[in-house]
Amino acid sequence: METIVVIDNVKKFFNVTKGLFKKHLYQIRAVDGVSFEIKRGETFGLVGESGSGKTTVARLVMRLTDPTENTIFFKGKDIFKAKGKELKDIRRRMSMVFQDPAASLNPRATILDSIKRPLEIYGYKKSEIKAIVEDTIEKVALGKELLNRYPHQLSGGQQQRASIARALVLKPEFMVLDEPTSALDVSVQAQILNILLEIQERYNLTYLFITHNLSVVRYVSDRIGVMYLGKIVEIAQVDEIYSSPLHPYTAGLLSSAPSLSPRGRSRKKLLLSGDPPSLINPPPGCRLYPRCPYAEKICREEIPELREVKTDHFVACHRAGELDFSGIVRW
Ligand SMILES: Nc1ncnc2c1ncn2[C@@H]1O[C@H](COP(=O)(O)OP(=O)(O)OP(=O)(O)O)[C@@H](O)[C@H]1O
Repeated sequence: METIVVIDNVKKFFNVTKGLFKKHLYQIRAVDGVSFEIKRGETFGLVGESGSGKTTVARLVMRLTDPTENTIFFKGKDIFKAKGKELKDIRRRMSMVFQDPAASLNPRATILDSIKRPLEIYGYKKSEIKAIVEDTIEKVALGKELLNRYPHQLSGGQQQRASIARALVLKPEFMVLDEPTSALDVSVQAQILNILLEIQERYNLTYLFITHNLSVVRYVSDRIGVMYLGKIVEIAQVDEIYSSPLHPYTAGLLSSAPSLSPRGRSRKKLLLSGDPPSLINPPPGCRLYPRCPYAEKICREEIPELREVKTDHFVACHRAGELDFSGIVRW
């Protein structure tokens, strides 16, 4: 399968400054050497706790912010070097759906105006715009009668369908979905996820799906990357991650999530002690070291590289392969 996105050791640090003269206070290492690839037609789920750097990765992939070091390729092209026509072409092939649909739709524009705006920017004719909009709202199950309303007149689910329609009108190849269902009622979440899966199949879309919700990411993803404090600690196929996690952080995350099955509830839990350390002065060596019950001397001293421990299963842990998490809660 063709690789469509390559994230190559990307780093993004934020400098926090103070006062008129912008005195440098400290640096936040929000994304600290993240690498992964996304193949055409797949859904790559990026999961991690709040503050692990997921949204910053999404913004980098969409070129909404520049990296501090290294780069990202879209269909072989360096997105941060692209200019003019090449950049415009890349931009129309990618789109993003945000967590909060109300904030991402213009409150002063009707739903129709918001959905057709990208088509106007790209110079489509009026007659073409009408046909594309009609076709797109049908795909996302958004009633025609809603087109002349304003965002505040729609429910959260309707607003998110409008945002998806807007993200879809230019027929992108790749979409970044940043917590697209987290702001919605549980009853509406499944509808939105199913719409996303339907349009993915119809248009052979590739997704980067970002969430902290372990059930959602399992439902939609083909492969999953687990982020912890600005780094990816584990990447594998979805079933592999849930049945045989190899990183203590992933095992802890799965174990701490509430389980619906009695079998899951009765299992042993893996508890990571304490809170995540700060991104300002991350610990040397493995970032999980201060919380990890399996840590050894090497974990304190050397940063573990992401390495292929089993076929297509990558783990950044010095002890990966030695540790067995088969007794812990899984769903
Ligand atoms: N513009 C910014 N300036 C300073 N720090 C920032 C900026 N954007 C993000 N950060 C910091 O970078 C870290 C990673 O943030 P990010 O939003 O990427 O995490 P996240 O995993 O998406 O979390 P959440 O789910 O809460 O959005 C956080 O510590 C955050 O405070």
